[in-house]
Amino acid sequence: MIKIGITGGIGSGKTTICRVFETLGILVFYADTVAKQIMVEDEILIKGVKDTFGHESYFGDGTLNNKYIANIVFNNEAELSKLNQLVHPAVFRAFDVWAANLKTEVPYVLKEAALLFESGSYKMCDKNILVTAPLELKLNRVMKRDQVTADQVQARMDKQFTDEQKMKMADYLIHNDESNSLILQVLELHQLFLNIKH
Ligand SMILES: CC(C)(COP(=O)(O)OP(=O)(O)OC[C@H]1O[C@@H](n2cnc3c(N)ncnc32)[C@H](O)[C@@H]1O)[C@@H](O)C(=O)NCCC(=O)NCCS
Ligand SMILES: Nc1ncnc2c1ncn2[C@@H]1O[C@H](COP(=O)(O)OP(=O)(O)OP(=O)(O)O)[C@@H](O)[C@H]1O
Repeated sequence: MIKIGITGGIGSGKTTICRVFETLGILVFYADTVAKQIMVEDEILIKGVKDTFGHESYFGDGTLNNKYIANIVFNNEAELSKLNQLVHPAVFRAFDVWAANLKTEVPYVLKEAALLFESGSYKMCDKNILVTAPLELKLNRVMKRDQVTADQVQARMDKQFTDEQKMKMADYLIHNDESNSLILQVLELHQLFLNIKH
């Protein structure tokens, strides 16, 4: 089974694109979603987060106080690095377990991760896709989706590799600028992946 990584800067549309792959029957591991899940389920990680960022990291009912943590880490490089070091290894392990336990025979799977290149997890994939979109479009999408300011989105962008850096590491590109057809780009890659020799 071939493992394909898919990434892109905040608001590039990687999740939207993965949903298209899913309509073709392709299984997707959503690393960002799994990260959030692990952060409320893995007792060792929960303790690590509380010890590092304080008990306010969680609400009384055990849910994650995203805004509190985001406010700390996206304004301080060292704090972000601590969070990444706590969360990323646990996500890597979860992907391995997920891939090893797939019940059906599939030609390829996707691993969707915002920080595929930054975290080094692209090395665990056979090929990697980068989703790109113009800066203004990414900003506007996220401001609308998450009801946040341009500065808040920019703070996260600043913590990610630039598209220029990521392009050098990617095998394939999808341009999600709303003028190139997404469906056609996805279908083209899908055919290509089906034909990669196992
Ligand atoms: C900081 C947290 C609590 C903020 O939660 P929030 O609901 O506001 O954001 P969400 O998780 O939906 O992420 C939205 C986008 O922010 C960006 N982002 C998230 N984490 C990071 C990070 N560590 N570095 C840079 N950008 C990030 C990504 O583009 C991501 O797609 C959360 O993002 C988190 O726990 N991050 C650490 C885990 C992580 O690195 N996840 C991403 C890759 S596995
Ligand atoms: N081609 C498109 N046409 C219209 N809207 C789009 C398109 N692509 C993405 N969007 C919208 O832009 C927003 C961001 O897309 P999406 O959540 O897929 O991005 P992402 O790269 O996964 O972002 P993040 O890094 O924040 O998780 C969503 O609200 C989505 O519906």
